[in-house]
Amino acid sequence: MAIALKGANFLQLKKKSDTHFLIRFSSHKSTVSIKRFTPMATLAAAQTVGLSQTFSNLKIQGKVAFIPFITAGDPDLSTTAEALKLLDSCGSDIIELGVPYSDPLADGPVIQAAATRSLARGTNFDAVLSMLKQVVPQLSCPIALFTYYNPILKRGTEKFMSIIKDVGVHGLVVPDVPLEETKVLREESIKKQIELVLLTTPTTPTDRMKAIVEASEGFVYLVSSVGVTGARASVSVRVQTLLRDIKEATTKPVAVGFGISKPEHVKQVVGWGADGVIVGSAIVKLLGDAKSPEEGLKELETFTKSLKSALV
Ligand SMILES: O=P(O)(O)OC[C@@H](O)[C@@H](O)c1c[nH]c2ccccc12
Repeated sequence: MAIALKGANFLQLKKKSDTHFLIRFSSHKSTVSIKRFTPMATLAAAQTVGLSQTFSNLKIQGKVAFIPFITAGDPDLSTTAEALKLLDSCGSDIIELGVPYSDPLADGPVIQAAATRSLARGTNFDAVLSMLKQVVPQLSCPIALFTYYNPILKRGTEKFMSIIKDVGVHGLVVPDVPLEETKVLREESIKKQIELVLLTTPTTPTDRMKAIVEASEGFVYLVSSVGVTGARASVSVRVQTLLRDIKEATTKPVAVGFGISKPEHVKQVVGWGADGVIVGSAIVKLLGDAKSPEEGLKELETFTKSLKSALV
């Protein structure tokens, strides 16, 4: 039996046959998982579990998922690569990575500005994927790619899903695809075992919410408030009843996003029964406002740890 150390926290055991076992131990998550995989599968695919498995593992430990969002390429792709590794090492359970887009209609000023800066630097989809191909094998948490629908349509759904699967992406969130148009997207994502996360909002009618949670893979994204993304002074108390209604309709995990920007917001949403907490604009602002990438990464570490500490 051959034993090889694959990266900081993976051990690969190769039996005589072609069966490989990958033992992954993760210090900050104090978990060990053993994955059986064939050499043809990329190590990345064997290394990390997907979104729904992540939530199942957390549920067993009685923990809530911490899910940060950052915009790829802001301030630049090498800083994004470092930010992904830092967010992972600070205990993120899933990372949402936004592909910058010229018309981010669901985004508030902070993420819009980040996308504009990133595009102005020349960030494009291929460059984001090349970065991910390098970084994903070094991560212990799964990536959920965040993109508007147009870049998918431009490449063709089948090709898009293949491309993102090849770099080891586990999940996909497409905020502007209406439920009626998700059929093709869902078919292709299921074929490629990419978990397509759908979103429900405070104004989604109950029947439509039920259809959304039924179709959503990985987790259900509960948008906490109407409007666009952006840090808010407080999280709407309506989230409590929205969570209750959704949890009556499904056993799938529900993560809450929009406006969450302080440890007290995190505690509040956890207290209302969320399975995951998503923080985007507050993190994107911090990286975008920093005087240098190094400073931004330092502030990111401090801020992430303050939010993560609110989850215990
Ligand atoms: O930025 P906020 O308010 O913390 O919300 C999370 C949000 O950034 C992230 O999930 C996201 C980024 N772009 C989006 C567009 C639609 C819905 C959600 C998003």
